[in-house]
Amino acid sequence: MSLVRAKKHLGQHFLTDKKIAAKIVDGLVHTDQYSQVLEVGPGMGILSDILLERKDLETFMIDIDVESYHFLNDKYPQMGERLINGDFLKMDLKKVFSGKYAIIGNFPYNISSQILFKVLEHRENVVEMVGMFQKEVAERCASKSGTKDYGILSVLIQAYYNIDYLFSVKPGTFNPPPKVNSGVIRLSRNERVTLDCDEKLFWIVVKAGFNQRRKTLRNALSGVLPKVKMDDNIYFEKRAEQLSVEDFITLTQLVTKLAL
Ligand SMILES: C[S@@+](CC[C@H](N)C(=O)[O-])C[C@H]1O[C@@H](n2cnc3c(N)ncnc32)[C@H](O)[C@@H]1O
Repeated sequence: MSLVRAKKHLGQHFLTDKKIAAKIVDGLVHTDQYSQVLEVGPGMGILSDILLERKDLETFMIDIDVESYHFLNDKYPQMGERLINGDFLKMDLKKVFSGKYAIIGNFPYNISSQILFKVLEHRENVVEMVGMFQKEVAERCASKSGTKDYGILSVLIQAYYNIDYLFSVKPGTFNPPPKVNSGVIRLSRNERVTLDCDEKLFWIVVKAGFNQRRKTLRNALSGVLPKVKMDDNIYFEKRAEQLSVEDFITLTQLVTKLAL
C-alpha cells in the first residue's frame, strides 16, 4: 500500500506520533451521550486506527482527497459506506446521522472557521467535538471577554458549548511539518437547548459588534439594525470585546424590546 502524497492545497500534514493521536481520541469523554463519531479528514488513518478499536463507537470518515479515500478503503475494507470521499463542508449531515454524534479530526487549517460554523449549525446533534487546529484558532475559540483574541467564534461557540483547551502540538510531529503550532480543543454541548433570546438576532448582534470591534456597540449596531432606537443603556457605550456571552444575550433581549 503506497502512502498518500501530501497535498498542500488540502492542508495535508500527517500526524506521525501515535501517542498524540491516542491523546486526541481520549479527548472524547461524553460517550454516554452518543455512539457514532465522524472523523473529518482521516488522511492515512492515524486517528482512525484508534477510533476503530473503540467498541463503544461506530466510526464514520470523510476525506475530500480521492487518494486518501482509496488508501483507507484498502486499509479498512470493513468501513463500506461509512467511509466517504467528499467535502465535509458540503456534506449533508442530516442524511447520515439521525441522532446525536461527535466530530473528531486533525482538521485542515485552511477551512478551520468553516468547520466550526458547520458544527455550530448542527449543534442540536453534535454533542461533542474534539479537534486539532492552528494554535491561534484554538486559543481564539477558548478566549474570554476582555482579551484581544475574543471574537465572533469565541462568543458563538461558548454560547452553545463548554470549551476545553486540551494541549498544544509542535510542528515536528507532522509530516510534512506545518509552519505553525497546533492546539487541540474539546467542545461539549452545554445545558442550553436554546438561548434565552431571539437567536437569529443574537448572531447578528455578535457579528456586527465584532466586525467593527473598535467602535462602541451603538455605532457598530446602528448600520445593521437601523430601526432599533437605542436608548442610554450602558451596553451601547461598550465595545463587543467587553461583553460576555450572558451580556450578549441580555443585549439581544434589549435590542428586541427597542425594535418594537
Ligand atoms: C491535517 S490533515 C490530517 C490527516 C490525518 N487525520 C492525520 O492526522 O494525519 C487534514 C486532512 O483533511 C482532508 N481534507 C481537507 N479538506 C477537506 C474537506 N473539505 N473535507 C474533508 N476532508 C478534507 C485532507 O485531505 C487531509 O487528509
